Amino acid sequence: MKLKNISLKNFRNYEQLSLDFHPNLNIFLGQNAQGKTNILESIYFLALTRSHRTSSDKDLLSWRSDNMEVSGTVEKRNTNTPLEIIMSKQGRVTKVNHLRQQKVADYIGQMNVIMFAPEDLSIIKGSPAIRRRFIDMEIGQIRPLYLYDSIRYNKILKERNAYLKFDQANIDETYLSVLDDQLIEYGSKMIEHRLNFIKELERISQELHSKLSHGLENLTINYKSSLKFSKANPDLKTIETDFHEQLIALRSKELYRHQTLLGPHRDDLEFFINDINVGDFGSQGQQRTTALSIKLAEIDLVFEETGEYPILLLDDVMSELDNTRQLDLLEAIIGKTQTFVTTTTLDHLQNLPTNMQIFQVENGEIIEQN
Ligand SMILES: Nc1ncnc2c1ncn2[C@@H]1O[C@H](COP(=O)(O)OP(=O)(O)OP(=O)(O)O)[C@@H](O)[C@H]1O
Repeated sequence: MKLKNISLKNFRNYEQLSLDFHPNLNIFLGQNAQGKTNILESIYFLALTRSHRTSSDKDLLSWRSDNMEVSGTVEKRNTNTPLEIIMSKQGRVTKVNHLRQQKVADYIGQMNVIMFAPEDLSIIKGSPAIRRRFIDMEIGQIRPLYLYDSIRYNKILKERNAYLKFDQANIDETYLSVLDDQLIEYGSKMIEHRLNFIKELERISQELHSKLSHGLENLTINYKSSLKFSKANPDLKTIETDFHEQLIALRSKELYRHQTLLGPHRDDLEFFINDINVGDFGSQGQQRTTALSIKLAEIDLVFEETGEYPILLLDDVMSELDNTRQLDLLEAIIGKTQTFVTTTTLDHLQNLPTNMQIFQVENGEIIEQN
């Protein structure tokens, strides 16, 4: 999978920009705060309709404008697909092949990207919400069904939480049980997808982590659910039954707390190295290697699920990877897939292939290409 070109209008500090990309390696070179990351962010946004570093779309709009456009052409199996996202005061429009998509789930999945950024460490060390966002973004881009289920789940969750805010005396048990059924239906499907995804992610990242740690460390990943499963590897039916039983048991507590206390919106991930929790007790190095193993594993996972390698976005990570086996591993991957790199210096990139395009970035413009 390759991104052939991109056009930006009023995206962050780019008023207007059109670039054609190299099929293998593209490097954005420049001083700090010139707009290198903004270009990677626009590619991520074009793929997933969200930023990797902000949950507010408004941050992406140029300060000087109230409408913005990102468009590009992705090439997959010799077919070119134009993608477009237009944001204005009226809202957001997404287009595939110039046709407007009614649902975001119909848009996402056309282009797969994996971003490596300094913020990756927060998947290990940050809050559960960051890990949930990580799982949602990653499963969403390879399994459209997951997106449909999670959008429906979030809608029901919002409705149910609003209903639980009512005075207890005004709660209609029949209506609440209708909301329960929908919450359980979509929530269970989400959990089933997540368990399945985590199992696959663990399988691949375990092998990579072992290589990165010279065989010394065994990485395991646990899906820490707010539900207690009655079976070790629960199927959808078991998840639904467990969800239902435990939701009923929590009824009075939920009415008292006025919120939904069970479901995928309360779940989390845990990472262990040789049975020690990496987030709580791992060294800096172990946390970094774990984050890297997971990200690298995603590349293979996307390939296994879609038959295409994702586009790699490496934001300011080359210097961190320097002089280690990690760089070797990354170099092996860079040969397989189209890669975009930001950097302030070319020093760390001497071993990379010469077959590439360098874009010199200065103050929201590309001042040189070679
Ligand atoms: N919404 C926005 N509108 C206009 N300019 C913005 C907006 N958001 C950020 N900027 C500008 O973009 C620049 C930062 O760009 P970016 O994050 O891409 O930096 P960078 O080149 O990757 O730098 P570093 O090497 O420090 O990571 C800053 O000058 C900032 O003021």
